[in-house]
Amino acid sequence: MTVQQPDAPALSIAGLHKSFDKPAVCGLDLSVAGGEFYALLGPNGAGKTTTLRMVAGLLPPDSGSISIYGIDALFNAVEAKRVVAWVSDEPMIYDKLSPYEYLEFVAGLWSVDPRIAEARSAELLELLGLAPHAHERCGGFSKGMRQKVALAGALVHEPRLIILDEPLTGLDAGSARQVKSVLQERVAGGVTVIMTTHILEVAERMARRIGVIDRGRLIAEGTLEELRTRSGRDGSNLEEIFLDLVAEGGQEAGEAAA
Ligand SMILES: Nc1ncnc2c1ncn2[C@@H]1O[C@H](COP(=O)(O)OP(=O)(O)OP(=O)(O)O)[C@@H](O)[C@H]1O
Repeated sequence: MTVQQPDAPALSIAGLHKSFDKPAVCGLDLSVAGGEFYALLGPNGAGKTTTLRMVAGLLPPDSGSISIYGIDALFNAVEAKRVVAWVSDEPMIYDKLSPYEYLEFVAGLWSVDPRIAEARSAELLELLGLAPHAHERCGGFSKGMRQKVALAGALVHEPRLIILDEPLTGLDAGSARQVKSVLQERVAGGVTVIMTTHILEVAERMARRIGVIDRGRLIAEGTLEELRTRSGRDGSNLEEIFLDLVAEGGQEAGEAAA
């Protein structure tokens, strides 16, 4: 059994490759420190979801390494999964269960003490505005409510690294605020959050560091200020910087291919 290394990065990826019919992730290196709020941006098809699915242990890489708090996630997948939560943009929950029953079920899978699980579930359902629906079947829920149930389920075993794929898409303003504040609260408590988003204002406001992926490679990374400096666009917003970076990457790829 590998012992978690307290000083190790929350996530360390080196030389990660994954191809389907064509390359999706091409030699990606990425490091995220413990307690960081990290936003992973990139145009459609850039390789964000593929990368995060490999980190969550749902997809085997072709090559490369993934380490989570010092645990080799490819060789100790079960141990790595204990500290990670994965929240997909297409939540899978059980329609026949209520949110309360679903959280009880997930907590049981992680062997969380039932009394602790009950207290955590009650807190999460309250924070996410689901308390009034705690005993209704999820089958009748809207997409936004289902997303929040999935998030609550992902957090019930108190993971140290939370990975979310487009967590705010489709949420109304109130639900988006609830999700953001649950995530910010976790980060304030030392948990690491990595999320993809196409909502650049969210990345701009919430993330301590931002990584931009294009064509399966990390093309830029840093705080908003660092990205501004790198792009030579003082005072620009993230949208302008992002579009510049991606256009620049596209031009370089075109030149390399010529
Ligand atoms: N299961 C799969 N089979 C075949 N190709 C895939 C599969 N999953 C992803 N791809 C391809 O890999 C590339 C990267 O896809 P990925 O979903 O990782 O991008 P993304 O950055 O998350 O995009 P988006 O912002 O649109 O969600 C795309 O060309 C996509 O078509």
